[in-house]
Amino acid sequence: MDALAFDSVRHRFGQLTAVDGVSLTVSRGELVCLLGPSGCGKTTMLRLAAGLERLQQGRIIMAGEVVADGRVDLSPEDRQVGLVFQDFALFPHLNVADNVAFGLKGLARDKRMERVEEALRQVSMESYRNAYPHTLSGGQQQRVALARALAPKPAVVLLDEPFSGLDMRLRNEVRDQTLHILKKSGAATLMVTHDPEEAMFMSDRIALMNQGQLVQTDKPVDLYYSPASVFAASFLNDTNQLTGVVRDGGVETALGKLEADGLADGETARILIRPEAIKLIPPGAHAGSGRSPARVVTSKLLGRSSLIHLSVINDGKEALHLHARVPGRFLPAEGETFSLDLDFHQTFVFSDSDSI
Ligand SMILES: Nc1ncnc2c1ncn2[C@@H]1O[C@H](COP(=O)(O)OP(=O)(O)OP(=O)(O)O)[C@@H](O)[C@H]1O
Repeated sequence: MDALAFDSVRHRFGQLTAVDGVSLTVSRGELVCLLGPSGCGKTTMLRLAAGLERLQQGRIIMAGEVVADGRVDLSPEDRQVGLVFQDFALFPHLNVADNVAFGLKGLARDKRMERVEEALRQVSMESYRNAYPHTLSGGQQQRVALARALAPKPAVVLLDEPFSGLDMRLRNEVRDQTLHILKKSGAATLMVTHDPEEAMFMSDRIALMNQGQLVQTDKPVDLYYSPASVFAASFLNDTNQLTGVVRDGGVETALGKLEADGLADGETARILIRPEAIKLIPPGAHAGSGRSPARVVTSKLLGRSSLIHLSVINDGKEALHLHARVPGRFLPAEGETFSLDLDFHQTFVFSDSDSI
């Protein structure tokens, strides 16, 4: 059974449709990220699930129970949800244990203390039970917020950009801990993020949103390698973008002819090539490929990879500027030439009319 289900949910703020007919499920133990650009409706989805926003249209179901539809609208306390906000929202006048105990009001004192200890153990914060939030680091505050969300053993955990208040180094560490804690808890998790890498790090599935609509819901690997649209391909990572006209089922580019399945002859194609799809072949190693050579404009080490700016030469003229990404340190000098090969698993051809 799905722990959380949105069924044809629509939500407007005045004239603006913030959520436009979204259906999405999250199963027990599954972590789904709502990913998308600023203003696409992610937080509204989360607030609707939490009961912080009154549902206007559609249905929300949790563990088989309708929590919101045209008739029912359970309050946040009556839904089995744990919430973690961007700013953690800890009570500054309560110590760690009392913050975690906050959502456990219905329980007897002994049981409540037991749950608090259990939740603090889950996030490895038991030795901080008497500390006040302002004495904790950002990462520790985040763990307390997570313990507070998990203490009532909710069926569903909702997180809204939970790492965005942390600096980058700490963010990576806290993300990792949070992932393992959530997976161990067995709760269904829906997390909002606008960061594709974070979504790929955390998710079992990613629900990609744009302009209030769910545009693709898939495992990270499928979303990355089989994006269904220009938007999906370009939101997940950088791309080189070119256009061409379809002829005989293919489109001729400075990098050779690419297949254009499903596109009609004469149609304009949008071609998206991930920088890591471009392979640089040294002169002589790929004799007779017939591909246009490319000249190195500049190379930059980015840490885990190198980015090479290339100018593709066609008919003796510099025709196209491309970025290639190569793992590790690879820094060819300006003016060196290579011929280019493409990894077709990371090269996507769409109709130009497909932009959402
Ligand atoms: N209470 C509100 N009143 C009016 N408009 C709102 C309200 N809340 C959100 N909106 C608008 O609804 C749209 C969706 O907002 P939402 O916060 O859900 O997007 P988001 O994807 O979470 O964006 P962000 O990442 O910037 O928070 C936006 O255009 C936003 O300005």
